[in-house]
Amino acid sequence: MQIKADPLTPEGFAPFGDVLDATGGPDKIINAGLCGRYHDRARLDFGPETGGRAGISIFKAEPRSLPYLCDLLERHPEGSQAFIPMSADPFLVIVAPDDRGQPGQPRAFLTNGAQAINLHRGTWHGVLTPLAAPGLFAVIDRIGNTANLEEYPLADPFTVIA
Ligand SMILES: NC(=O)N[C@@H](O)C(=O)O
Ligand code: NI
Repeated sequence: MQIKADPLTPEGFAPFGDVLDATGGPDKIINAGLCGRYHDRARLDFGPETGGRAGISIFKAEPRSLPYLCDLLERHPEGSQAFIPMSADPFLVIVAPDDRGQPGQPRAFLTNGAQAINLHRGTWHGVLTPLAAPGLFAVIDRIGNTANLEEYPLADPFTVIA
């Protein structure tokens, strides 16, 4: 199967998570009028009920290229996961709805180089997929003493095309 990657939009990504960017007007003007604050734009969840807490990590991921073969999806049942690029390069985002405990029809999105994403708790997704070096991302997700990871190897891997 082939899947075409669509441009990432808040509306298209809404079933899966939040898009973080500085498009449109800021919610607040701060710092003596010299800074726009795009306030509280992501639904974060770190599973405090099971002892989770927020953490910030840095990922340095190998860049991939399109066409991209996806053979695994995963989800984090106990927390959200945000990927904030530390370079202005587009990256590939693969997500899927849940279909009775398994991934449903996958979707692929390309960011525009000025967007970050926050995957909602439990959203099926492909692993971080940069498309250019250095593949540096700040990642905000759950820190805890459970695995918080459910992996689903795909019996029918699919290819993402531009
Ligand atoms: N395993 C890990 O920390 N990263 C994955 O969850 C990922 O989505 O890249
Ligand atoms: Ni993940």
